[in-house]
Amino acid sequence: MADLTLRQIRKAYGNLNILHGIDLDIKSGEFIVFVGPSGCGKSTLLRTIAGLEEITSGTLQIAGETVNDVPPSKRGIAMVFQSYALYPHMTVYDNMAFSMKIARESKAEIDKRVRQAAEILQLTKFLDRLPKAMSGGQRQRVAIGRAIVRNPKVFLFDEPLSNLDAALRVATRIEIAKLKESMPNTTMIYVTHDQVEAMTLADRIVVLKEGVIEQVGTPMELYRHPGNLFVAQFIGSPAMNIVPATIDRPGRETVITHVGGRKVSLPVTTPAEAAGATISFGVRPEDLRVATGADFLFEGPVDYVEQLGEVQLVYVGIGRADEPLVAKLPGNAEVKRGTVLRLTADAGDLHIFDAEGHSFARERLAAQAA
Ligand SMILES: Nc1ncnc2c1ncn2[C@@H]1O[C@H](COP(=O)(O)OP(=O)(O)OP(=O)(O)O)[C@@H](O)[C@H]1O
Repeated sequence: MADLTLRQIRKAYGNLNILHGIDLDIKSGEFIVFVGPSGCGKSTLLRTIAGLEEITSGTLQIAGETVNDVPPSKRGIAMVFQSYALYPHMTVYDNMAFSMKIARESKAEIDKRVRQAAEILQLTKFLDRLPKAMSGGQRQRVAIGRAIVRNPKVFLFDEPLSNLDAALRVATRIEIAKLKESMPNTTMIYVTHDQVEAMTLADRIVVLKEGVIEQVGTPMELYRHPGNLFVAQFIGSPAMNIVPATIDRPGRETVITHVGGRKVSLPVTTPAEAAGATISFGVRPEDLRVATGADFLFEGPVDYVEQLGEVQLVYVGIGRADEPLVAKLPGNAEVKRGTVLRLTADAGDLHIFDAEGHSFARERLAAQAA
């Protein structure tokens, strides 16, 4: 069992500040995913937790003990990297047993733990094989098995699936999800670029940008209630549509006019002083649908259609907006380029953000988190 507590963690390389005071509480047994654009500091934060990078300032506690100066091997942590780095001349069994042999565990104990890990990862029938005779996904499972046998308190993954092709990624992702279920007391922290991995694996996602945490929450909290414009556009694919708008009437039911010229009433509370403010109005492509009645949010000509089979991405030009709006519509909907389309969405699926990019619903979000 291992809670992790990060307090004001800063990391700098010389004058270059990478992490700017990270505060985070991770509960024992949680599966936490770090996401964010390339270079935002995800791997640096993970490596700092592992002890592979020194902390410039701040404190890191694992299971109540401050570990800033504890070497990696003494932190009760195992890490799985993108490159599996198996010993090519050793069998799967020996690769998995290696760290325990070094630690002078008994043969019986080694055998028990290797076989248990192999069972969890469905590697039992490969134990006598050399890595070269295995697929990338199988090799990555061996790398995970090598970490499991060490019985870590905390399991760290740095983009473990990024070297695998699409099909293997899916299969190995499912293996990792099962692994999480079979090790409910092990805290897991996982870095990825992949939205699907983040959404499907995480108990909570930590969104980072330029070394700062933008928001922490369950996948659905971040998807349904992004706290700011950055999170709104980072979580979800294609990204949330954002169009400029003005607040006509603030209050418990806010009325806005967006650049497409339509007035919209939303169940979001805005303060009186927000009257006349320029804001960003957001709606997800998948929340848009073709309007059947006179009530609609957007109207414009279809610019382009990307047919993906099950769904189609329909790009609609709306008034003075710079970018076309994207709507994810069912693949079998009749949509032709050039025709004028009217789109609508449920009021509960609409988002507004102030000039600084903060969600107007953030007070409610903060209250929920408290
Ligand atoms: N040893 C180092 N010396 C100097 N700068 C470094 C060092 N390691 C990382 N950086 C810088 O720190 C920043 C964060 O890097 P990091 O690898 O943590 O980002 P990331 O979010 O994991 O990115 P990616 O998704 O591309 O892997 C980058 O700007 C990187 O260039």
